Amino acid sequence: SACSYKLRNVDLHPLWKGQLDIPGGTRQSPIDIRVRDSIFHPDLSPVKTHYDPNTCLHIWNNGYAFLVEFDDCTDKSVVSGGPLENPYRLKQFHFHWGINNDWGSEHTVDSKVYPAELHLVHWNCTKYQTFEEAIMEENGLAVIGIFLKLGKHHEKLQKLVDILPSVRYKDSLTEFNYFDPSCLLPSCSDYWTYAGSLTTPPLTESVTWMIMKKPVEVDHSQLAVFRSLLFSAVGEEENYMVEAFSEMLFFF
Ligand SMILES: CCCSc1c(F)c(F)c(S(=O)(=O)NC)c(F)c1F
Ligand SMILES: [Zn+2]
Repeated sequence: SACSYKLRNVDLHPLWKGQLDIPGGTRQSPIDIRVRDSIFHPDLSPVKTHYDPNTCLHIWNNGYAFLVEFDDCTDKSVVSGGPLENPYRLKQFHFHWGINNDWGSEHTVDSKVYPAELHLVHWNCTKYQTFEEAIMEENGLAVIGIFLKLGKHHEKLQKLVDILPSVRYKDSLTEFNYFDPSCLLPSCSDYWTYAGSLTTPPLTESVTWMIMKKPVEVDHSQLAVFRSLLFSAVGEEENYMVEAFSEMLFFF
């Protein structure tokens, strides 16, 4: 059965201090999920994803990480159920990883860090007209977070890993069609949910988080390919993307 746990009294992540302070940020992500503080809500239904593999468009190295982007002009790829009042359209997914396997995930579970975390980013197409608008608004985004842990080779992820070398450089983009990201979901549908924010600028408090309790397994070689990408563009001094989004701090 799908158990879903609503978090309360969660520790607030220290706000990013930089040029961009979020005035009075009260629901900043990421957080440490303290399992003993989570409350089981029997009325929360399972999170339901329906993704059409034909909506997958391309992969893009934006100089901070790589994003797999989807056609969000229709409701063909959506998440619904759980804490959500209506369906949210899939816009993109991306990963957060670290310089080595000892760290990388944004969220932690009882202070345990995972080597990477996958974010499936969806926007509230009932309340807002565009993704760009939804990012800035209450209940604008719904993000499914999935922890990656080291273990067996992930067959389905390999299709993505194999094409990453074609987006080695910043601002490179390559077609990536017919991919259904539900193949990256864990077998167990238990999840935690809380009201939070983007974990990268603009850090807006517009995200309903649904973090899957069970991690998925990937092997060393697959994570190593993530770190082989470059923050730098063609012709620039090679700067390995050993840690996703780490360069974005300096951008803001
Ligand atoms: C200006 C946003 C560009 S799209 C984006 C992103 F690139 C990202 F990294 C995160 S995140 O906070 O890191 N993970 C949920 C988001 F939520 C996003 F919407
Ligand atoms: Zn993310």
